[in-house]
Amino acid sequence: DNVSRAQNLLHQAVVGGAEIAALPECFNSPYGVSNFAKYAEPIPGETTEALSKMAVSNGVYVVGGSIPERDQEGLFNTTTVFAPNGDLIAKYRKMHLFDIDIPGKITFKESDALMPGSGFTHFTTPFATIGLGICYDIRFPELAQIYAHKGCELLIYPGAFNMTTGPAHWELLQRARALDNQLFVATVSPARDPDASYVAWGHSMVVNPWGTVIASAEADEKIVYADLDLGLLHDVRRRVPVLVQKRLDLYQESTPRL
Ligand SMILES: NC(=O)CC(=O)C(=O)O
Repeated sequence: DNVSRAQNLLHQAVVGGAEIAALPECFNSPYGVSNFAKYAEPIPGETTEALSKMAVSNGVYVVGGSIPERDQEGLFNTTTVFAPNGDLIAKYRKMHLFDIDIPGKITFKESDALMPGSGFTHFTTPFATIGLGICYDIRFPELAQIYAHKGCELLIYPGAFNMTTGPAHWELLQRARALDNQLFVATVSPARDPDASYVAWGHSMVVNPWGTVIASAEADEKIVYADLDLGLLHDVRRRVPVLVQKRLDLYQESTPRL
């Protein structure tokens, strides 16, 4: 049901002018530790075959949100990207697993079911060079900075924040990553289902390199469109040249004191 819903919405997005279309985190299954094993698929598998066909039949790049992936090592939360000819051109496994405990609000331990990925993944399209993260990954500025240093102009994070962290941090983190790195940031969330065991915040969004939200959904299902003006990215980088002013010679990796 979810895959055919994604098929229809993706087609609508392309009719509306999209050339790169992205789906939400865990778009083919409910997001929850007890669901991952039940819904996990190999790659290639049923869902990724459908994503490849969606790319071909619509002639677009498809960033396939994420799905629970099963391979010999275990389960992962994985994004796949398909080119308009249907080829798998990128695969990214969520690197930072969502393990948090806010008593009375939200306790979630993704690592009870999933393994973390350890590979950075970016890819180039005729429109932009794009880096991938998934949801909780957006909290880690280093990941975004590494992609910026690799030449990414857009970061896409399929993500499902929740009713506690969503209102507090979702937009703030996107604007922060966009501003830190002077690039576009897009997030793609499932719409809110108040009856689900994990209630997603929704609010898929696109932020520009100046830190401005240029397109946004609310809680309900919606296709969010944005034009990426790379001229703005270069302009912001020229006028506020923090990327070349960084004192990389002085910043040393250190272990946080907790
Ligand atoms: N679901 C996530 O991976 C992350 C999240 O909800 C948060 O960081 O808050």
